[in-house]
Amino acid sequence: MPDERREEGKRKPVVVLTMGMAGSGKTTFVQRCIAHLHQKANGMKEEDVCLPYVINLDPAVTHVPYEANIDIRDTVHYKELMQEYGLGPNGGLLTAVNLFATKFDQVVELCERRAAQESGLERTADEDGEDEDERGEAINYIIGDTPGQIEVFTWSASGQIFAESFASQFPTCIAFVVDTPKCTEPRTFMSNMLQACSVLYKYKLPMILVYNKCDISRHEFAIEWMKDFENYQQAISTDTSYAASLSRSLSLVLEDFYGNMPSVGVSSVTGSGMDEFFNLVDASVEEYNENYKKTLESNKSAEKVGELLGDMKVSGQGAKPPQPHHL
Ligand SMILES: Nc1nc2c(ncn2[C@@H]2O[C@H](COP(=O)(O)OP(=O)(O)OP(=O)(O)O)[C@@H](O)[C@H]2O)c(=O)[nH]1
Repeated sequence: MPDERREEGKRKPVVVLTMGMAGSGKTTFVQRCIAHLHQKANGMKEEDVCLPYVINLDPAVTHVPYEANIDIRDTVHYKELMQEYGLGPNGGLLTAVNLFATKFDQVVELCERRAAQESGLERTADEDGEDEDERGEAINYIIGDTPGQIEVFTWSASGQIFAESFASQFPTCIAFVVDTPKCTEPRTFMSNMLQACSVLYKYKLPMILVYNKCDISRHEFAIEWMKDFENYQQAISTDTSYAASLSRSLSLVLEDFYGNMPSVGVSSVTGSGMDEFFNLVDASVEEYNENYKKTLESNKSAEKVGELLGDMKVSGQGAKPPQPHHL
């Protein structure tokens, strides 16, 4: 086991960005992920310990029930921004995340430095250049908690900057958190699927559907609806509203999208399903390497070719244009 953990210590940490509708339980889920990973690390030799690195990206949250390594609220103060620029709550939130996005390269740099660190005591130089011991653990996951307002994170340029900055350096996946008890209502289930689908198309990163609050409602019904649209259509058959008819049509169109999506039922309160969740996170690395990373690398080399061609044009600027031959 220790060897495996040591291997894990060497592995690049995986970024897990939680997204989902307001109140679906993102913050509680992040808190549970941290507790779960700390519990796993308990009893391990100091040099084998791997812990999560946690980032709060919600500037408006009043209470964060976990200790974040990086907290957006330490850098931008959204209430002050609202006062200073006469903004409403959403404007304040959006401005706060936009300002933070301008510093996000520093966040990724911090994560990279932390990821390069081995477990145990480190000899580091303090401000006076004196050697001192600093305790640090290797990190296995970087977990990001995001604001519930989709227009602030999911659909803003900043959300994309955060996700792409991480994904350019670390394997990254999205944990789309769903409120399972609310999804027992077929139309709410479809709204969540539509939402998840749009996030997937915008971010193009591996996604895991996390059916949360399974201590209240088990999620098997949702899996059945995902895998068999007839099952879903039966559940919604008594509803004759316009929204229900739209949901029926959507179930035909979207089945291909969500039918094969990795999903797991968890309870952020009891901790059930967490091992399965992290197995899916680890499995998502392969998809990240196969799809996202390959596209990223080919885009980078296309950019390089573009730059080279640009340089050739620039260096050719001083040359005389070919003169027409006069007979
Ligand atoms: N029973 C139960 N309640 C949960 C679970 N997860 C979260 N909750 C509750 O759901 C409510 C919302 O949870 P949050 O974690 O604040 O949700 P959120 O998605 O971060 O909320 P926003 O940031 O406002 O979008 C809280 O009352 C939680 O206690 C769960 O697994 N089971």
